[in-house]
Amino acid sequence: MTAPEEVLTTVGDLGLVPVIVLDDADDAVPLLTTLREAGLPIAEITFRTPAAADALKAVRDAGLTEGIDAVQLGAGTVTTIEHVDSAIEAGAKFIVSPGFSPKIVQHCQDRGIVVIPGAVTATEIQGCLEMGLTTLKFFPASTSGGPEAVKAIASPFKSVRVIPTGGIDVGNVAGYLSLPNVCAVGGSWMVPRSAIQSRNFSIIRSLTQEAVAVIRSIRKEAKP
Ligand SMILES: O=C(O)C(=O)C[C@H](O)[C@H](O)COP(=O)(O)O
Repeated sequence: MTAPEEVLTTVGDLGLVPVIVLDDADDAVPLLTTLREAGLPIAEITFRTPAAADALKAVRDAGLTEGIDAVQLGAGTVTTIEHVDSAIEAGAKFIVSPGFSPKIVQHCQDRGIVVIPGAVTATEIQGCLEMGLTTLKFFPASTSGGPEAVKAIASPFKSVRVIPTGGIDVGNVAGYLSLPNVCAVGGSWMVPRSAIQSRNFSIIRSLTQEAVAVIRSIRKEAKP
């Protein structure tokens, strides 16, 4: 059993959450094995496709979520209560929503699963704080003001840590990750849908290794 705080610790330690769209649930195990081998044992499998629940189950049933090198398994694009229940039943340990729905947050809290809702405005952030949440997804990051906007929310919301997502890639990740109120970033650049569809796991491996190396070097530079 994964303790809720363990999920957020892993997210913060890794600094990157890959946002995954799977058209075929059979691709989940080779994909997450590749991510783990490339140094990124975490995944947000999105409910953008009907394959999501089967993909989560396949990963759990393959044992990838157990042991010393366990993958932290999450569900993304969760926009309904049914998604939450289906994700939990399939083995997800955290839930990510593109926006803030008090109904979904409450349901996740009732069910004891970590929830990371999307929030960009001061009003949305306050709503999340009122529900006891301090780790939020800042989505869509690039079109909501980018690093400048993330910086601007730091002063009024001292306890909040965000995971900017949307429009982030290896070229602009440093602008986000070097901010003190950013605990990690999310993105799909290392898991392109087309590469998954063509089962080109070697390109995914190199993109992921590159992303992991970039994040480590940003973190190293940020340390005094
Ligand atoms: O599906 C969701 O729940 C979302 O919130 C959207 C995704 O996180 C972003 O679309 C990823 O952004 P890109 O890295 O620009 O592809």
